[in-house]
Amino acid sequence: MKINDVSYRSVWVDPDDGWSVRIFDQTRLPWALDILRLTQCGQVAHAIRTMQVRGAPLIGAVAAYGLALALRVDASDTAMERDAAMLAATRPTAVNLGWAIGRMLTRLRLLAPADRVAAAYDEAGRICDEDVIQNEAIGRLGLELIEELHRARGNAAGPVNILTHCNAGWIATVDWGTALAPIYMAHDRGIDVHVWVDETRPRNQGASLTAWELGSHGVPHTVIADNAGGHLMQHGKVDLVIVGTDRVTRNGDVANKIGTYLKALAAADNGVPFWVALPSTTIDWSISDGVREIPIEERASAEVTHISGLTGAGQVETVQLTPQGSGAANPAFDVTPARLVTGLITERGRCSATADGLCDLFPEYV
Ligand SMILES: CSC[C@H]1O[C@H](OP(=O)(O)O)[C@H](O)[C@@H]1O
Repeated sequence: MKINDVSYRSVWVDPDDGWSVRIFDQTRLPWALDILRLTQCGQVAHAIRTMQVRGAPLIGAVAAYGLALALRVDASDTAMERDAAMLAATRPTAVNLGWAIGRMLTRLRLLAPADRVAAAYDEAGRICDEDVIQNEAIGRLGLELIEELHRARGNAAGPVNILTHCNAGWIATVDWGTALAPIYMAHDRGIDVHVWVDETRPRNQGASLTAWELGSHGVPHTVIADNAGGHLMQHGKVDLVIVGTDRVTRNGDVANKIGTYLKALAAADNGVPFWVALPSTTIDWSISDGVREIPIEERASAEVTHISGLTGAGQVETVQLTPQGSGAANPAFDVTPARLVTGLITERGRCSATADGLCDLFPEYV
C-alpha cells in the first residue's frame, strides 16, 4: 500500500543492512511513522508481544523472519526448535503464527544447519508473497459483494455503509489487508463507500490504525464508539459488516478482536449481512468448537485502565482512566459462532460459514 506515494509492505528485509527485518511500530501510529530495525530474534518476539507489530497474518510472517534471524546466531537443531517454540508462544490466538512457524520448521528440519539461514529467509519471503496474493484475491471477491449491495440499492441516495471492527487492513497483513481490501478496491473503482470504524477498545486499533489507513487512502469514514454499532444498525445506517479474524474453525466459528461477537449479535438482530474476510492460513482445520477450543489471549489490565493519546504539544502520553485500585479484565478476543456469520470471504471464493462451505473451497483439507 502507498504512504505519501511510496509503496510499502508491512514487513521487509534490508539486504544492504545484514538482512535486518523492518516493520512499522504500530504502537506509534497514527501519530508517527516509525520504522523498527530488527536484528535479533528476541526483538521480533518483543515486537509481537507488545503489539508493535500485530495482525494475524502479519505476526506469522514477521515471526518467520524472526526464526531466520535466530538461525544466523545458532542454526543447530536444539537452538532452532527452542527459538521456534519461543516465537510461536508470543501470542496464543492467531493461528497464522503457529502455521507460519510450522511451515518454516517443516522445510528447515530437512536441511543441514549450514543451509538453514538462506532457506529460512527464502521461506519467509514466500509466506509474505503468498499473503499479498491471497489478500488481493480476497479484495476482488469481497468487491463483488460490495458491488452486489451497491446494485441492490438501485438509485438509493448515499454510500454503501460498511462497519468494521478492529484493524484488518494492509498494516495487519503483509499488504492489502483482509476486511479492508474489498473496501479499498471498491473505493478505487469509484463505488461510493463509507466506513463506520469501531474504535475497538481497549487497544483502539480501529481509531488509531483503521482510521489512519482509510484516511491515508482517501476512503470516507467515521470513527464510532464500539457501543454505537447496534444503534446504527437499528436505524438502517449499516448495509454490511466486514471484519477480519485470527482463527476460524473447520465449521466456521470465528475468533476475532473482542467485541466482534457483540457486533454479530446486533447484525443478526437487524438483518445486516455479517461477513468475515480471511486467507486460508487463518483456518484451523484441527478444531470445530470455537468457543471451547480457541485459546483467548488475556492481556494486561493496564490496557483497559490506561489510554494513550497525543498531547497538544505533540507528545504521546498515557493517562489513567480508572480509580486507583480498580481491577480490570482484558480478554483480547472473542468467538462468534458460525450461525451468526453470513459468510466467509477467502482467496478461493466466498462460502457459507460451515464445514461444507469451507470443504467445497478447500477439499484438500477434508
Ligand atoms: C487481518 S488481521 C486479523 C485480526 O488480527 C487483529 O488482532 P490484533 O490486533 O490483536 O493482532 C484483529 O483481531 C484483526 O481482526
